[in-house]
Amino acid sequence: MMYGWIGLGNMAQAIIKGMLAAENYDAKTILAYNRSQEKVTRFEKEYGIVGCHSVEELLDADVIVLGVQPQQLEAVYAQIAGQLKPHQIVVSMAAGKTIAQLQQGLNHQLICRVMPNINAIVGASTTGFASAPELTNDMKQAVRAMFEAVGSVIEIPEEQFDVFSAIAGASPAFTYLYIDSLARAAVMEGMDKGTALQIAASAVLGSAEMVLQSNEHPWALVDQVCSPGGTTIQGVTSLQNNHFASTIYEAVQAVIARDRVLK
Ligand SMILES: NC(=O)C1=CN([C@@H]2O[C@H](COP(=O)(O)OP(=O)(O)OC[C@H]3O[C@@H](n4cnc5c(N)ncnc54)[C@H](OP(=O)(O)O)[C@@H]3O)[C@@H](O)[C@H]2O)C=CC1
Ligand SMILES: O=C(O)[C@@H]1CCC=N1
Repeated sequence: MMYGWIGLGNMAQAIIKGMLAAENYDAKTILAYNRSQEKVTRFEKEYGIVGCHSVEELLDADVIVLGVQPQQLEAVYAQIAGQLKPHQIVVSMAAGKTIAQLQQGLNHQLICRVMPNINAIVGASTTGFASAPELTNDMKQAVRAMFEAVGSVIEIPEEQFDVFSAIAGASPAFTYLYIDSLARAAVMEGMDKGTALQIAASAVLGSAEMVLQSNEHPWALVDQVCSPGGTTIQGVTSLQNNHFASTIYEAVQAVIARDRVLK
């Protein structure tokens, strides 16, 4: 199977790197084109993939992945619409853009929509997946496998893509901020930043494992940490008084609102 990439940005790089690290993919089956040619040359050198100097050079690929920004999709439609063969699968990572819009823009039926996240760089993306009903199970599996190379894949109804995009696509940025805030608070108390970041990130990783593995409600876990008359309850109460939960709800709503604008 041949895989063509249009747009070699942060996400494309993470996923191509992951595909190659998984050792299920031969670099010579990955064809890559980018608007600015420096990236094509860099990808050729770093990953041994096949660089393309025009989009036409990858139009025979079985799977074509669009790694451009949502606002850049119209230009890609103009470049490839009308040149796709009926059996080719087109995968879009673009926030907001629906399968129906992609089908219309490309005049093509076999469309998948994915929402990975930047943790793909370390093989830990949580990727949302939806596909047009015309795709066979084998076609869906071929696309899922690319993203399974960089983490887990969850098939979700397309109507939930905006919510998924907020709590899985964008939320790594929120979590990085949370980790950094913990670390900075430790710096205020005299700990060095590097040590504080290691500690905070490791505690967040362990807490995520607890939520995933314990089968307990997060609030039950909170109660297990809060000793009676102890220290943690003071911090939890401070967070509640400072609208921690509603601040997160508003951030998620803001992402969803922008996703809907990008449609
Ligand atoms: N970043 C993230 O965490 C996530 C991003 N996404 C989605 O993934 C997509 C890519 O995001 P990201 O990698 O961050 O974006 P980047 O801006 O890093 O990459 C976009 C790339 O597309 C190239 N490009 C633009 N127009 C064209 C064109 N017409 N033909 C060929 N190449 C083109 C750009 O080239 P040039 O070098 O010339 O600018 C650039 O390299 C977006 O749609 C985003 O919504 C999804 C989940 C997470
Ligand atoms: O900020 C964005 O639009 C993209 C989509 C999800 C994460 N990054």
